Amino acid sequence: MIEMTSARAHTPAPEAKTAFQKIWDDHVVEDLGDDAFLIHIDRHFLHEVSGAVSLKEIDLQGRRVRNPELTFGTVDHMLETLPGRGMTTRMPGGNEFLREFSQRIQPHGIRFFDLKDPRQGIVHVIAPELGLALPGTTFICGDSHTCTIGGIGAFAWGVGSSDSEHALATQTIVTTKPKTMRVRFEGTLQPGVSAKDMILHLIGQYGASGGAGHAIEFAGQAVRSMSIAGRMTLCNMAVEFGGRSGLIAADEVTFEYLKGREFSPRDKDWDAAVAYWQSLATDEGAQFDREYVVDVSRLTPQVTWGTSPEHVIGIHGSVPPTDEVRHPVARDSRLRALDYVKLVPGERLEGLAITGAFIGSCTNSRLEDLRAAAEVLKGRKVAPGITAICVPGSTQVKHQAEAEGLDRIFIDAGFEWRESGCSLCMSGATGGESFAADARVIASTNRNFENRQGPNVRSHLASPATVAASAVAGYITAARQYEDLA
Ligand SMILES: CC(C)[C@H](C(=O)O)[C@@H](O)C(=O)O
Ligand code: SF4
Repeated sequence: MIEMTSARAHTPAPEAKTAFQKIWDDHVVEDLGDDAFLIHIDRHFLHEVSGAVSLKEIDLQGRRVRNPELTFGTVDHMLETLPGRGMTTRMPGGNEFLREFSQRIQPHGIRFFDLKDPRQGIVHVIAPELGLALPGTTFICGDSHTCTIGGIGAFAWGVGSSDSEHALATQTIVTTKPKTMRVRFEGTLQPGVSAKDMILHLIGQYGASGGAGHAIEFAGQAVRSMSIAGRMTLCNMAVEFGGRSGLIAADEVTFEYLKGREFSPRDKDWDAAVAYWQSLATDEGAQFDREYVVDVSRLTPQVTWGTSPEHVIGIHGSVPPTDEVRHPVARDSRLRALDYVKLVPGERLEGLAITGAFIGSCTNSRLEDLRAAAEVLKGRKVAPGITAICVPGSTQVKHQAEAEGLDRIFIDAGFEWRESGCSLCMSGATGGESFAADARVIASTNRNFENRQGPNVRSHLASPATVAASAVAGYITAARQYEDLA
């Protein structure tokens, strides 16, 4: 007895690990030294912009794709979203690009969700929807918003084309180990306030590089009680916070979401998978390099005023003064942003006239997002002169929304109801669809950069509910269910 006790006393306590650390440990093929690691990639997605570039390189080098069964492709960025579309784009020279991507992907035996496939959609929307993004996996795509997939409990991040080529050829990439951060969102959200408001607020508080290079875990009561759609929205903007990835440890909500999806494990495999996924939660006492706690119980709907997601305020607030910004470079960038958006410090966002409204993008185009917007739009009309457009994130989302009659609500309110894709989220480099020059737009997207949604277009980021409410009002305003409580 005594010996046993002493033996136990000498056994070191098992190391408390973060969810990220556990996934990382399970995927390191080799520690290459100098903070470089060879990591196995479980899922690799390609889209017609970055995927076309990587595939072309692989073909030119005469290599084959090592694991086509772990590689998937879709068309989302350039593809037109107007009803009745073909495999075409408005982007000059883009049709050739689309054709080439389709031609290159097929001979490699990569599963391709193309225009005619009912599973087509924005890569970050379809991967979880199809059960291809799973907890505990490493997931990459040549797209910065791949971090979205962390909402399902994967370690997911956007890579450059040389990493993507390396992964096509070897199913591994060489990468550094990110530092870790945990953001705990505590408290209960007010009605009309959502995941989008939480992440915009966080970025506003700590800046667009507040999470620079970190693997960020989102946790806390407000995250636990959130749907997978909300979790995806949170993780989607981890990159706008500077993070390498966002991650929410899988729980019952995740399992419920994944069960029965087309590519989810089944039967005995399902039980084994759930047991493994449960073991991946962050252990009590695990250490993070940085940790923030945000109380969301009094959070109001957030809207951006400038040209970075960090330029954000509560909807009842006013554009902040520039003299409080001490660093001259930061002050200059604020001044430039103000000049671009044609606003002055002290000006209130609420009541600011808009000319366009967009609901879509990998941030907020899932069924729950469309439902939240439809709830506001039901029985109402978009204000005269507003170009209002809704682009579901995937063909499946579109069909589900139509089965619920949401399309009628959007159309009756005066919204255009389109086919799925990235569409007006990013007009310049992608599909070429854009708002009219100089438009002032409220959008459920993730980037309010200069010219992102069209030439000289000023974009204000907000939640789908806020976008819908503003489209009806003709000026920036919060959704009514929130106003009723104010
Ligand atoms: C075109 C693509 C590579 C790009 C990205 O990396 O994110 C786009 O999706 C974006 O949102 O800016
Ligand atoms: S919807 Fe927008 S942010 Fe998302 S992948 Fe497409 S272009 Fe990028």
